[in-house]
Amino acid sequence: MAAKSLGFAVSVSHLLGSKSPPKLCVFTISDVLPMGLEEIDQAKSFGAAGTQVGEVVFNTSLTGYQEILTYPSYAGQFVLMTNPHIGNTGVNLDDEESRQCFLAGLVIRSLSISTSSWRSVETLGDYLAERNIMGIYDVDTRAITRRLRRDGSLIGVLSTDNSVTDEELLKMSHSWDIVGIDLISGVSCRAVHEWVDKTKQEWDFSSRGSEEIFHVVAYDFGIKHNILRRLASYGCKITVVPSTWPATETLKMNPDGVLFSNGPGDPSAIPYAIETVKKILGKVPVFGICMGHQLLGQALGGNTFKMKFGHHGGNHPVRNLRTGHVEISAQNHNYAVDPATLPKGVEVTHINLNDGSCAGLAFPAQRIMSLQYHPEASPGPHDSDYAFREFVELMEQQKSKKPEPRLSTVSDA
Ligand SMILES: NC(=O)CC[C@H](N)C(=O)O
Repeated sequence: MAAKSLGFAVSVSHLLGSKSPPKLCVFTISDVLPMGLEEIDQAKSFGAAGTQVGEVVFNTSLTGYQEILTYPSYAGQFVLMTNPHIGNTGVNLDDEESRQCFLAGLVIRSLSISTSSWRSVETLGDYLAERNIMGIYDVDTRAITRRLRRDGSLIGVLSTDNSVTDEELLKMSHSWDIVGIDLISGVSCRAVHEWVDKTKQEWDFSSRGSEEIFHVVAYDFGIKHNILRRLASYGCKITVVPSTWPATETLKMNPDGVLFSNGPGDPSAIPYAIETVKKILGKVPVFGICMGHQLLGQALGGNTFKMKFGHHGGNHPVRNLRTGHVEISAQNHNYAVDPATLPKGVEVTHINLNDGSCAGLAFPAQRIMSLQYHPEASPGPHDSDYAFREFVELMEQQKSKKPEPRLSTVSDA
């Protein structure tokens, strides 16, 4: 079959703060006929100027754009918000999920002309410009979403640079891919550190009190701060380690449990992390979230695969197969674990009700649990927050089995 390509060429009519308007934005996908040119012809740039390439994903969250912008798993991706009205609550000091924005850019329909929130300290446009993140607005996001749903994930190029030609942008899009690339090394912390912040009291519905009872080593593949806060609120002393931290060093710390975090990109592109997970499995209770869940699936001998357009949003229904309850979950992933490839004894605990895909796993014999979605970010009064309590229970069970440390006696001398 002949290779096909599509370009969305867009004249950008205004770039805020720039005298000469930039010429071009291009979205390309590896498929069929040009469409939608006139629909995004009037797109305007905000935030930073420049040229960026990345995978385009649509996010169906109604709000939470600041958490999305600082969610490291979006590295290498343009996030297109399906909610048409973005920017209306500005940006505040509390909703950051990591130290910076890692995404390729933001694509929206309508940029709010005013900000209305008592927490807001600046506008979305200023925030993005300071962090060197590009955005476009007045885009027909609905048309692009329909296209993504029909044809599957696409690569986009966005540019405010007049000197770059359409052909160059198109070439750029064809020479870039998210598959097989280690994006985690770009977002993980560089050094081991302790995490102490808990969820603020006014937001907390179900913490365990202030005592630190468990020591958890958290692998940072692009971890969100609210995962760490929830663990701390459940009584965990947390040591955050970089993605390449050796399993032997982790086991030497004698933790009560290990968390494998969320993170960007293709789980098969980081074999070193899969090896680390393999060495830790079965030795201490473990909890995987998103990328962590996918790495666990692979370490257990299963396969992951790339979905057509993934799940990105704060409103994904998941059924907890153990209780029968439906949870409304926050998700962001393009890859999924294929449960048919997992060994006997591994239980699928949750399924995504939109497409039946695996949303949670457990291997009780080895005290392993994992979720494809974010328990710390479920909408409503902590719908999925019980997952942290279950992890703590796994650690409690293990701890009660651990022999008490032997007190030294005279005969040891
Ligand atoms: N949220 C995440 O950790 C994302 C997991 C993985 N990078 C994916 O896209 O499937």
